[in-house]
Amino acid sequence: MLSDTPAPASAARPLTAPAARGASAVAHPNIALIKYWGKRDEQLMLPVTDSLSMTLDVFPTTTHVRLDQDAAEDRAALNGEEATGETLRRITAFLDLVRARAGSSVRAVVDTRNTVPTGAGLASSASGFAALATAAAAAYGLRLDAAGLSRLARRGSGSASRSVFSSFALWHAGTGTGEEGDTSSYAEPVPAADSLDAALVIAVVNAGEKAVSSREAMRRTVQTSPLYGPWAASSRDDLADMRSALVRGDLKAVGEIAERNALGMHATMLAARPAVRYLSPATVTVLDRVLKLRQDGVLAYATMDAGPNVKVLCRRADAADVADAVRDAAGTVVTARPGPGARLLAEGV
Ligand SMILES: Nc1ncnc2c1ncn2[C@@H]1O[C@H](COP(=O)(O)OP(=O)(O)OP(=O)(O)O)[C@@H](O)[C@H]1O
Ligand SMILES: C[C@@](O)(CCOP(=O)(O)OP(=O)(O)O)CC(=O)O
Repeated sequence: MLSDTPAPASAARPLTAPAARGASAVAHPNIALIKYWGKRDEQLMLPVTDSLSMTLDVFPTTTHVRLDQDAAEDRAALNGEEATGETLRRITAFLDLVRARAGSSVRAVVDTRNTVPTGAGLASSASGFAALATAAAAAYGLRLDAAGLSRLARRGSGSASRSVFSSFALWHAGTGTGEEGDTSSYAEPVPAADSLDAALVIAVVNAGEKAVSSREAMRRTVQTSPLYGPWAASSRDDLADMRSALVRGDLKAVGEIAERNALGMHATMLAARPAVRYLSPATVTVLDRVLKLRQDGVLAYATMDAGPNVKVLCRRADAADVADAVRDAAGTVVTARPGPGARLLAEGV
């Protein structure tokens, strides 16, 4: 089982354990309050900026990895359907990394189930690769502390590095290149005052799969958007302000910083060539409702990822009112609270 506290490194302990026949794990999506948008190394999955998120207590992904000594290729099913194309390629590339570290050539059968809509800007790749990293590491007998698991999950999807941890997590961009970059880029828990008592009201305006993946959109933004550099620079200040607002339990400041950071990220992609636009008319309707809530004295702030869906940060005590205010603009409204980190469910099965 994983805890938020990294296990102490033990020189005497071997790096690998005997491979289990299989393992299953669960992980939850996380929503960034300071966004990750842009890589400085695509192969090692090193980001340009630090990011900070809240892991949710809703929408778990459950993943089972079974080693198959007789198989010539990896196979995977996502939500009961055989994975193909880019999804299978990402899973296989990830398993290749795990195998290389474990010194194994055995293929695997992966069964993964999301309860969050897949590829809709609701962090399915975060819960998906955090669960896969946890299950695959156990199945192949890799012994990893929490930071090591976060580094591994990062290689599947950057945002997955943060879903290893409960509640609020900071993913360090890291420094340098090669091994130094790889080692220095991982997530860890960050403190937040209990008095913050935050909730995220998730307005699902469209659960459909996006046309442009986060990976492609951020690549295009870094390469072509004149606004990218200024946003990345301001994001560094946002992060410092966010950390101190969390510790103070200052929900107003947390919300203001999160909202400006997210709107800035969307501005960078609107200025990309060609532009990437995830926000839809329904998104804007929800943003108007959030503004109205604030005018009425409710602390409510919006953040959006690579999709049209809006997550409204508010106090837990106000969550029901916030949900009521956005319900008619969204198909589904789900209220989330800070949730658990990734964890192993079973080993050897
Ligand atoms: N459970 C899973 N296991 C493995 N891969 C997954 C899983 N869920 C999603 N993915 C992969 O992640 C892709 C979606 O990633 P993408 O980052 O574009 O969207 P998202 O994570 O839903 O949204 P966002 O990045 O904005 O939060 C899917 O098309 C699929 O390839
Ligand atoms: C907008 C975001 O949700 C982008 C997440 O991007 P991904 O982590 O899905 O991208 P890859 O690393 O290429 O897999 C912001 C965030 O979660 O910080």
